[in-house]
Amino acid sequence: MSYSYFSDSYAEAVQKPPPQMFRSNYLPPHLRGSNFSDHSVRHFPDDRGRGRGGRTGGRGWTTGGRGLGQRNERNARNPSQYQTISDKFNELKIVNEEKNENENGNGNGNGSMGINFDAYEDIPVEITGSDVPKPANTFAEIDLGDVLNDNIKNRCKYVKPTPIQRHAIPVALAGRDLMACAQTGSGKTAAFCFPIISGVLNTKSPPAYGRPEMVAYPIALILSPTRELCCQIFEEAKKFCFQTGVKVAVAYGGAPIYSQLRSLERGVDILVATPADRMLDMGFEPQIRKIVERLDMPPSGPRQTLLFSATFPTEIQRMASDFLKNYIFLSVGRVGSSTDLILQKVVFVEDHEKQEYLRNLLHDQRAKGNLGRTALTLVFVETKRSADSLENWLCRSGFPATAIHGDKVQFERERALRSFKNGITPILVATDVASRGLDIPCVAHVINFDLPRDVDSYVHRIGRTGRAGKSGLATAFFNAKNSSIAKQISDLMKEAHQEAPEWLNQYADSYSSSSDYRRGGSSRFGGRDFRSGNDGSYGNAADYGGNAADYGGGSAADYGGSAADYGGTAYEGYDYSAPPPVAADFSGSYGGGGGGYESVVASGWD
Ligand SMILES: Nc1ncnc2c1ncn2[C@@H]1O[C@H](COP(=O)(O)OP(=O)(O)OP(=O)(O)O)[C@@H](O)[C@H]1O
Repeated sequence: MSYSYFSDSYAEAVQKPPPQMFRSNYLPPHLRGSNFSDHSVRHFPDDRGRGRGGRTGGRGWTTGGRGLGQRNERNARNPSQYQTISDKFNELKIVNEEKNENENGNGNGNGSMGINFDAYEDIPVEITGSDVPKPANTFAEIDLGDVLNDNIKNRCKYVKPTPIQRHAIPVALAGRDLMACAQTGSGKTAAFCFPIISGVLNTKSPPAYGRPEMVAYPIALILSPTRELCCQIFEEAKKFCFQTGVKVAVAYGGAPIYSQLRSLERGVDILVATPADRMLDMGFEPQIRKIVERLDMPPSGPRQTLLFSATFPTEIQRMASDFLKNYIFLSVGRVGSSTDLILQKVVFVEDHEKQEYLRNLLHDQRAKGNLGRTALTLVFVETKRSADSLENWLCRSGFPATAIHGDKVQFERERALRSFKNGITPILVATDVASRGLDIPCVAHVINFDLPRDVDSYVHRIGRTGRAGKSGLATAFFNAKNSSIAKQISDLMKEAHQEAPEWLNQYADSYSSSSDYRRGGSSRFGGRDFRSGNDGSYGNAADYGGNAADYGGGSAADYGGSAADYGGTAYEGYDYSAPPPVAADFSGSYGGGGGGYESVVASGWD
């Protein structure tokens, strides 16, 4: 299945980018040939409040957040606002649903048939580092081996590599370390899996004589931030490895340990693991360091290390560079940008009105919707407690919903995800545990019921829709408490050639002159390779601490209180504080009698 917007209505929703746009000359392919060039702007009903409380009207706005809140509260009550959003949802149309599902090797609708991968073609690519290998335009050009090539073509139905694959695969095959950043849903999993599998095939030799049994010797370790993403990468890797002889195993917490141990005993070339899966309370650096620098891992140099993410804040680049040697930095699009395929809407909703607003929105979406139960809606909230209560409330209001968060046992988490994917409960209420990497084909609408405290999480969350060349819709419920990310959201929207509401810009301006902002210091969002000295940072520093929503906080929150300067929120789902039992089993003997295998640490962690 794939979605696409009717291009006219989409074009109507966009506006000529202002001169300060990052990609002034870039026009996404799906907007070309539309009336975009006329600079025509349709004013949606939700624009009605503009001017009245904004700078032109003055009233309310100059009095600060409270005045704005009162003005926009009126807008939020205006039903036309959610109707506009559900109209947008309704404009999504299903393309080749059956064809895709049948033709795709694994039946999950992810094949390239019907996918508009041209949407990624003209995105600017930046590569820094020495002796960069040439990109490849086709899979045939890349020496991945016959069986893997056959799987790519016939099982995955990938016709041509996406830009991140074109550039990253040759770099990884050349044995270079890599830090790669590309937009959500643009094919990073295959970009690191293909060279890993090819590398394993090229180095694999029969087990050394006398090697003690019951000890796992993975050649490559793929680390991912959450259990669900770990399982997804595992399934993808198995599909890619079909009939190659390469053995893939998975290790993560919360699932029966004996079956995981048995599978390790049967031999493992590539281990996909989530070392632990709880909220990152204390920062992740010490735990990652332990895994990568101790635990018998070969040092950087002999070890090849690949890092992939849709966002790479400067602090993370700086920290991660310790694990890399003479690495190449690759970015497809600006680091941390969101894809143009996602239509972003921001509506002003006070906390106490959010439920009602959501109900109206879902109701309208259902009344008008022509997508049937296969169109899924993902609702992000801030805390585990609010995920449970919103799930209950939605069910009681007649909307089949389920919830996923870190306090559920693994079995419940997987059941919730399954029931969402199958469309049995087409609404999933989630904390950030579901914000990264999950590739669920029919997610048509992501709703940020509670906005995250940092823009990286926002980018990952909305990236659960608009994947693999398909269009999607993302709606954010914004109020004064979210002022610290107003500018970044507005910038992301402009960068994606979309119209940010004027009142959002006013919140951004107001925040940038506030004491919270001044306390915040410098920007943390890396716009490019931090080694260049000028990281091209955009947006503004935020004092995230002062922006917490009224959801319990403390232990009830998925976000730890001591989120450190990185915010922690961007790494929801991580907790490397305890090494996993399974990983400990193999890691103790890693490299002992490994037959000189080059090891590869790839990472889907963001
Ligand atoms: N070359 C290709 N041709 C067609 N489809 C592809 C290709 N590469 C990947 N895909 C599909 O694109 C979808 C998104 O890929 P993937 O999950 O790897 O994205 P991602 O960049 O890792 O996203 P995120 O940042 O959210 O983790 C998947 O359904 C995958 O099967």
